[in-house]
Amino acid sequence: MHGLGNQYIFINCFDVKLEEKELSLLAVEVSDIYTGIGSDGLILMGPSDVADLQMRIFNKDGSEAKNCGNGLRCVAKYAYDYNLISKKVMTIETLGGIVQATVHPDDAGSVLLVTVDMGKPRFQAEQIPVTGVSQEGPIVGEKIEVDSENHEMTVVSMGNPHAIFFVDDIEDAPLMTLGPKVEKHERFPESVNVEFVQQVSGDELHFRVWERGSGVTQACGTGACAAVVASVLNGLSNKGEEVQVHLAGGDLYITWDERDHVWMKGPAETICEGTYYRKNQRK
Ligand SMILES: N[C@H](CCC[C@H](N)C(=O)O)C(=O)O
Repeated sequence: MHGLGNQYIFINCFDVKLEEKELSLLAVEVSDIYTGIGSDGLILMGPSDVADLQMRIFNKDGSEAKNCGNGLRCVAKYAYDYNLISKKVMTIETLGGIVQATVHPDDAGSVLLVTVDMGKPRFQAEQIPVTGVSQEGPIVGEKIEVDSENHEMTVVSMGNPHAIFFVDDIEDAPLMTLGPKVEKHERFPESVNVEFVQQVSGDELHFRVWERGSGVTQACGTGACAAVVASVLNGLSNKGEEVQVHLAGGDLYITWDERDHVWMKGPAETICEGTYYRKNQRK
């Protein structure tokens, strides 16, 4: 399944029991475009004691993340389409907290659009985590030195960490140079997702992402949420107003509301389904 081209392999763990110690390697295997299936990572759906279901997400490098916006929309669609959940509104447990997703079936009963209440952004340095921060509260305009050059970033967590850089022209964003260097920068003890934003107007922005653990992807749902929060913190967008975010793979509609909740609205699609043979099981 994918959300705006941010593609994951999904396993329904209501039916399948996987070995915990195998999960990271399995994510690397299935994500490999040459010897596996090819994806940005692996997502597991399973039972939860505190929500309607649980989502776990592993990047293509095998690292486990605490949240995934595009993944959440796909999980909600899968759960409704395959009758894991009979409701249109469902709660999903992630390592980054519990969110609420709403599927919007079309007249034919197909779910192509999903809205997710992603909860509140987090701003404290220890919640990101990020070190060496001089300011209290939301981290805005924070300088970070990379290869003896200073860059200004806004840092936001949506359960997973995001470093956002505003640029004049998204086409010139240093995605492949600054992206990997900030991802693994020593000030981010758990690494970080790196986003570049060109503000078009108060309710529109362009967005590109170098994802922690997966590199350049077509879209990043939590990143788009973090980018709109960063835009409001920098006085470029308004709280309570919907912002159209143009990602490489398409558009998401994000609102940071007056109750401090971030809402994400966007598509989710099933590409195919089938059986995966582990390398050591192949004939
Ligand atoms: N790379 C992210 C996880 C996937 C997030 C992204 N694909 C989304 O849609 O939010 C991290 O390590 O925090």
